[in-house]
Amino acid sequence: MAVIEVRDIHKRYGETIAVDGVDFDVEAGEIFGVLGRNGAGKTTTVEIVEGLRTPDAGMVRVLGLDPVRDRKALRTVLGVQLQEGMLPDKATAGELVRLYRSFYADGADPERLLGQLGLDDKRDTFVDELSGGQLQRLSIALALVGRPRVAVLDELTSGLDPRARRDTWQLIEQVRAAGVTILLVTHFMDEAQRLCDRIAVFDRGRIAALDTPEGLVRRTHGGGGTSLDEAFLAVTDADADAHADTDTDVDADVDVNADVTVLDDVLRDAGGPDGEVRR
Ligand SMILES: Nc1ncnc2c1ncn2[C@@H]1O[C@H](COP(=O)(O)OP(=O)(O)OP(=O)(O)O)[C@@H](O)[C@H]1O
Repeated sequence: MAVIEVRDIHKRYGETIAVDGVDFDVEAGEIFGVLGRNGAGKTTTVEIVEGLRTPDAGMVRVLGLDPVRDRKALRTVLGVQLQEGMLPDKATAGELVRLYRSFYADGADPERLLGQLGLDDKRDTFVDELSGGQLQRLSIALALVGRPRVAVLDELTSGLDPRARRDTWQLIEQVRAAGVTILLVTHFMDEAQRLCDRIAVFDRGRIAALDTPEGLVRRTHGGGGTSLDEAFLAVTDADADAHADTDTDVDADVDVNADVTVLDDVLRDAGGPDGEVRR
């Protein structure tokens, strides 16, 4: 059974269609990347998975739990990286990690986790005195301190310096090695390439392509693609062309057949066979 099942979810805000029929499965122990341009529907989708937003239609299960109906049970198995501004200013980093740890029966050692995230010397520092990167690392610590079975990490390494990014990637690899399933929203291609087993590229509320990083690169430029950056641009540009009211010239660099078939690929690849998962 997939750890995360997402079936044909839809969400609109007034006239804005944020999510327009999204389907995917995340398998146990997988790092599943969610990529896409600004406003593509990534955050809405992952917040529906977390139970923070309710879909207008469709179905989500996390370890068989309904994120809205089974919210309490889900909290004990799901770790969520909170966004900036969601933490109390006048609590210290150490207090918060220990507090979150106390919510779980079998959590991680708070001191060790603070050390792994390079926050040992910040344990007595108030939230409003932490730098942006330190706050980011604290939010990762809070997502992981309950030793969750599933973690949703949104903008994992935004604002981190290069050393902290690499340390964080290593930590995430250790977390995955411990069997945790991870849904990772990112704008960074190097991060997606390094960490993700499969990637869903979102565009206009839909999944425009779903494949391994290698598979996405391979399908670019008729098989001659060399980077995930290129693949991302080709997939999202192709989808934009498919939505355009008037005919537009396809970028000469992009394989035309790949463009024409991209939506078919999406339908075929969504929830694709386990064999696609890179190990
Ligand atoms: N609470 C809201 N009320 C109204 N519109 C919203 C709300 N949240 C998101 N939207 C709209 O829904 C669409 C999808 O937004 P969403 O935040 O899911 O995108 P995203 O892919 O996470 O973008 P980004 O990369 O910029 O974070 C956007 O057009 C956005 O303006």
